[in-house]
Amino acid sequence: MGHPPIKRYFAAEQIRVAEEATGRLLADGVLMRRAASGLAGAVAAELRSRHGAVYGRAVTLVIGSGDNGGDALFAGAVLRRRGVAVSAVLTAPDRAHAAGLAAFRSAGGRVVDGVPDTAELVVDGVVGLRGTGPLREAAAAVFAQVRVPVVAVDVPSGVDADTGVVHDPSVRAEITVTFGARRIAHALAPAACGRVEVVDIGIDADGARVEMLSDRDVAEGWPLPGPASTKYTQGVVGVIAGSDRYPGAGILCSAGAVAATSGMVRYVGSAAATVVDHFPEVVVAPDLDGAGRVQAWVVGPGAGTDDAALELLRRVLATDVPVLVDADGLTVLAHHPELVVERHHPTLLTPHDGEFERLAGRSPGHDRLSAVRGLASALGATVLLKGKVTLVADPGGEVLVNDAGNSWAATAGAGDVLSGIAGALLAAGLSPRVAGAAAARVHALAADLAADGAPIGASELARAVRPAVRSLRAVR
Ligand SMILES: NC(=O)C1=CN([C@@H]2O[C@H](COP(=O)(O)OP(=O)(O)OC[C@H]3O[C@@H](n4cnc5c(N)ncnc54)[C@H](O)[C@@H]3O)[C@@H](O)[C@H]2O)[C@@H](O)CC1
Ligand SMILES: Nc1ncnc2c1ncn2[C@@H]1O[C@H](COP(=O)(O)OP(=O)(O)O)[C@@H](O)[C@H]1O
Ligand SMILES: [K+]
Repeated sequence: MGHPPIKRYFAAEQIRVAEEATGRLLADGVLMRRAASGLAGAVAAELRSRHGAVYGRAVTLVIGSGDNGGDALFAGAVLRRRGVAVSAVLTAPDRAHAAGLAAFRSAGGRVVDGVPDTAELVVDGVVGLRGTGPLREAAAAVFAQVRVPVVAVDVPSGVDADTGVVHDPSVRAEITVTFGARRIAHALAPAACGRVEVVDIGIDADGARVEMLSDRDVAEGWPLPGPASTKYTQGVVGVIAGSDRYPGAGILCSAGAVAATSGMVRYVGSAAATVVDHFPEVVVAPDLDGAGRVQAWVVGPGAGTDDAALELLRRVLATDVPVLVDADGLTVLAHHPELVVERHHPTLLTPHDGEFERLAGRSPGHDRLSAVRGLASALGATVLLKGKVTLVADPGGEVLVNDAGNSWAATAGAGDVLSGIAGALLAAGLSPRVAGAAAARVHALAADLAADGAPIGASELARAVRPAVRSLRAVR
């Protein structure tokens, strides 16, 4: 059996093109009937899993003015015929989908003024692909009263399909049922979307530029030693991190690099003695001249922002191996963007929001996808924007997304570990985008394993990198 391929996320326009390519299926409403039938199936499955039955349960639809509401109304008709008590609140009564409303009514569906207390599940059919801005007043007033799980049709209303911006107010769904292919919001706004189910309606969307690696993709791409491997063939990563003032950054960054792959880690900097104390396998040098060859550099964590740091950054970026710049390195770079703009070798920048602002001159704001793409394009480098949802954008606009799924990594020094992991992957030959996304996945999993329900420090996170890789490799 094949494994689920890389997940692809499409813009509303790409979905529209795919729908239109079906010609009559769209015009005759076949696509909508398929969507509605899949939606009804998902709602029924949810009722069964929560209440042990479909027949006799109670569902309320909240309906807006477009086809999103049409999907919900046709689904309501199907559910009604399966013995569900279905009611509908029309937030724009004059503009509700006419055919859907007729089908709903003739199946015995009731139009009501508000969500009844008896409702066990609410279906959000307010707005879908064409939604803009927050939930408008009528729908917002309805959802303010909802205390039961919500199944969103296509996207939770108030969440922008193409950017994943979660407006206030907006719907927070337990499940989002979508049609034909995933929308970008499903990757960027996981908390609002809940579990995403894709119903096959017979369309073929094409040209996704936002993707997410599956666990299997990460495991299969992870560099492992083979019979012909030596420490060199697997990639030597050079770490320039830490200082007398911040020796910890050198240790944590090295820890990530040592744990991630089995090649070799070189360390350059004034924390050399401390780093060797922690990791005898790291080969250290006090300066770049004595460092030896590497297949990738990580530069920046705790490395300072003075003239010497600038000079070091300049020399590293002048090499032809992949370079990851993080933390202090990014602060220095913010004053000398030409160092990356004029570089023509793989480069990965890993800012958090503050560093992003220094580099871009503005904070990432709510539309993080556009922000990270803009910076990657402006600098001609791959940019990994950190957060619970990490975005890794290439200059051309292709983006890999990673949802950490937990927030235990929000702790000092966790970023140093991330850059060590990603640097080791760069040295092993992964592209900056894949190295960044795969590192983010393992990092988030390591945080979860290390935490096991209680807060952690970055050292524990680093110690869990191996168990994280192991557990991904166990995925079948
Ligand atoms: N065209 C088709 O045959 C298919 C369409 N599908 C459904 O159709 C949806 C798209 O339908 P539409 O193009 O009619 O657009 P929507 O239903 O997304 O939006 C309709 C109207 O909602 C209003 N609106 C926008 N933002 C709003 C907000 N924040 N609060 C309240 N109202 C707002 C706008 O005036 C807009 O015209 C998809 O999301 C999907 O659910 C599916 O049935 C698959 C097939
Ligand atoms: N709320 C969060 N949920 C999940 N992961 C987070 C969260 N906040 C930060 N992270 C992750 O933790 C790491 C923090 O890195 P960074 O901000 O550079 O910290 P430091 O500089 O202290 O090492 C990044 O990998 C980031 O993606
Ligand atoms: K919706």
